[in-house]
Amino acid sequence: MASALVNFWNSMWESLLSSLGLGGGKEGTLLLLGLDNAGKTTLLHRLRTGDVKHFPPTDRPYQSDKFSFQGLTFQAWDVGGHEAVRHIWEDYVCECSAVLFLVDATDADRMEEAGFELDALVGEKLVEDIPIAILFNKCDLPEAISSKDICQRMNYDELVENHGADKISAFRISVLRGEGYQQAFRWVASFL
Ligand SMILES: Nc1nc2c(ncn2[C@@H]2O[C@H](COP(=O)(O)OP(=O)(O)OP(=O)(O)O)[C@@H](O)[C@H]2O)c(=O)[nH]1
Ligand SMILES: [Mg+2]
Repeated sequence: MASALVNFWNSMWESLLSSLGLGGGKEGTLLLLGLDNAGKTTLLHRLRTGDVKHFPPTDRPYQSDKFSFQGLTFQAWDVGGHEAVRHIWEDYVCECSAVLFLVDATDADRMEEAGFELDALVGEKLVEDIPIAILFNKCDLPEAISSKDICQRMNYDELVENHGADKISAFRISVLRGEGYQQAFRWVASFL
């Protein structure tokens, strides 16, 4: 009797998730990109464990185990964002289902650089059919700047033009507070 009830609730949950475009056994591989200090490793750890902790800068590619988030199953690559390792980003794009490109929303001075690096990747056509969710992170901090301002600094309109408006979208998030990336995952899920 108890297991029938559990099965009933599980199937209700699954249908709710799939009505939202989530769940249904969908799987994907994520590639976390962005400049150093954007919050990639912190996000991946939060997605896998629900916790936030401090990490040293990522100096070699890391592939996570499979983990579930919002009824979806993912594996993720975190390859590091320091200038010295950015040249390897393109080696990791072909196998991924979506790119999560993190931007530090408080680091106005480096947004142009972030936009440049993403545009270089888009220009290579390696990510042609891959959805790119740009995550403006650290929006918990008062110095986080407006999305309009970030978009201007990153030259977002050109990214949209080059990659296609249907395959690129931006979200304001705070990994620290656990806010905003849920919408990004809903959007990514619609491509899986
Ligand atoms: N305030 C705030 N700080 C954050 C947030 N997310 C990450 N951080 C901090 O930003 C710093 C860099 O985070 P990491 O996850 O190591 O950044 P990364 O993108 O992996 O950096 P690299 O490995 O060098 O490419 C750390 O001090 C984090 O605690 C957030 O949402 N809010
Ligand atoms: Mg890192």
